[in-house]
Amino acid sequence: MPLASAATSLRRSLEDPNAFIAAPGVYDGLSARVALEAGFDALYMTGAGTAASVHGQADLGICTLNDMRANAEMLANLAPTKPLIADADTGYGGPIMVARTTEQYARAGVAGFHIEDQVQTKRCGHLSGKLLVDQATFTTRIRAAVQARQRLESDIVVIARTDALQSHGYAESLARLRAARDAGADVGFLEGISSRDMARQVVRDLAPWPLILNMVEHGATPSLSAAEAREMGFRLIIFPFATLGPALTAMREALKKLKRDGLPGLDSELTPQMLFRVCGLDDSLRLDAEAGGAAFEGGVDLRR
Ligand SMILES: C[C@](O)(C(=O)O)[C@H](CC(=O)O)C(=O)O
Repeated sequence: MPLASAATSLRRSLEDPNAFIAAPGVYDGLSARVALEAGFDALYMTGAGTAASVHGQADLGICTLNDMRANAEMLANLAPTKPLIADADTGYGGPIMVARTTEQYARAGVAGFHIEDQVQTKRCGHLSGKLLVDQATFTTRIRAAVQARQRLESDIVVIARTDALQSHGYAESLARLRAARDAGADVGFLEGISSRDMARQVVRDLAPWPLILNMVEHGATPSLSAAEAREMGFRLIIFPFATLGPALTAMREALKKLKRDGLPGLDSELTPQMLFRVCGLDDSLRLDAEAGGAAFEGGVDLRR
């Protein structure tokens, strides 16, 4: 049962006070493959990256549950034993929709997901002008997710995110997180932590409840490494733009070169075979042969 085990192993890690999870943000199959190749044991599906890559749009609540579930399902199943933590934005509606989100994410193989207290017309947590639902509505969202999880007897981890810091301050954020914890959320997420002192404080104020740190560089939060976050007492850290950022920079550079020289001028090791190997080429060929297929008997490498 590999699909169940990613959620179970994430839940077990949270029960072990010495375990710490660092998950790079991924947004499509290739970025996830590269993150797995680099040896990460968990992945984070960024909603901002999903909006950017699936729709070419900004993180403004444009992705629907279907968009997010489809991307999450593909990502979670590339390496079904490695936990995928996925953005679930606001849960995409009232309690009924939050329950559907939870069920669909659990069945898709997602190990954990976060639900926040922004209004449906949400925006990235590191933009100004965020509008929030009231605390009771937020708690209802969390309760709907927890109850759906319990009905399914799933280990999927429910992460409660508050965006209240920007407009309502620290005390209100803490109250919202406490209410979410009391409603059964497994992990707390204070979005847009604005100082190192606050990062330490929130861990202390909510201990021993596990907290996740959202490390958006050049956003509202000072740059903290995985080691620093761990030392501060966070149990998980995500880096939403760890692959999207470098991909953007590299694509811009390569396309500038193509425009100038009329050729992308890729590194010589970037053959089609090499690119496909990152995406499981050898496993696919093995699978075909083991089933008795003959289509790839001669391999796919050109003899030069
Ligand atoms: C974590 C996040 O929800 C995401 O979509 O990756 C975003 C990241 C971002 O857009 O800066 C968020 O923090 O709201």
